[in-house]
Amino acid sequence: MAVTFVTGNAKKLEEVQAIVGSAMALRNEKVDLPELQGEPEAVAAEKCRLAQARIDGPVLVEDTSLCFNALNGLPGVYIKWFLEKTGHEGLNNLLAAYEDKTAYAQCIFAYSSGPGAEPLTFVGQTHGRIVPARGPKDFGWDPVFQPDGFEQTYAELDKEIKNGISHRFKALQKFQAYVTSQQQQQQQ
Ligand SMILES: O=c1nc[nH]c2c1ncn2[C@H]1C[C@H](O)[C@@H](COP(=O)(O)OP(=O)(O)OP(=O)(O)O)O1
Ligand SMILES: [Mg+2]
Repeated sequence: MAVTFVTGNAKKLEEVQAIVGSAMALRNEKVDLPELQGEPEAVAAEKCRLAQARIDGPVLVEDTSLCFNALNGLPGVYIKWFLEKTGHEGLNNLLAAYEDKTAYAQCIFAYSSGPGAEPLTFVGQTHGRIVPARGPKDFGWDPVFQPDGFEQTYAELDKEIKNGISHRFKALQKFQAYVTSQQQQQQQ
């Protein structure tokens, strides 16, 4: 049965489709779901419950954080609003008072197999640091995040490279491994 991936973000959808390819039947529902405050896994799980209330059948949602180590993980799940209000330069300025510019990108997929099922979460992290914006500005904070081991920002990297090392890729690998194990159990 197809899994409905609920997101209001076209760029996320593009990446999820590129990473998953034909390995999994995904359909998309474009809804910008309300998001709670709190710890990232709880935010993703609640987003999943809200999506499940609208959709019959298995649902998948995803919540992305950008976490600055000097700020003990903030802006974290609030990155969308920080980015919107302060821009790329503001994100750099937030760290001006600190030597430590390291950060990690975190993606949490939350999956529910149907109405009433408790959401399961799958976490992926990619570590790097915050730099002045470089590269195309068509996807969120990609221009200010430079992953460890690369001289380019996420925005400057080829899509295939980003999709092979990203927080989203790592979380989806865990989710896909779970789906495969469930399918194998059903066949036995
Ligand atoms: O790989 C990424 N590279 C750069 N920026 C990114 C990435 N992934 C999410 N983003 C941005 C979008 C939003 O400003 C915030 C996450 O917020 P988040 O609530 O998860 O996304 P959203 O509201 O755009 O879509 P959704 O409808 O799935 O909630 O970081
Ligand atoms: Mg959102």
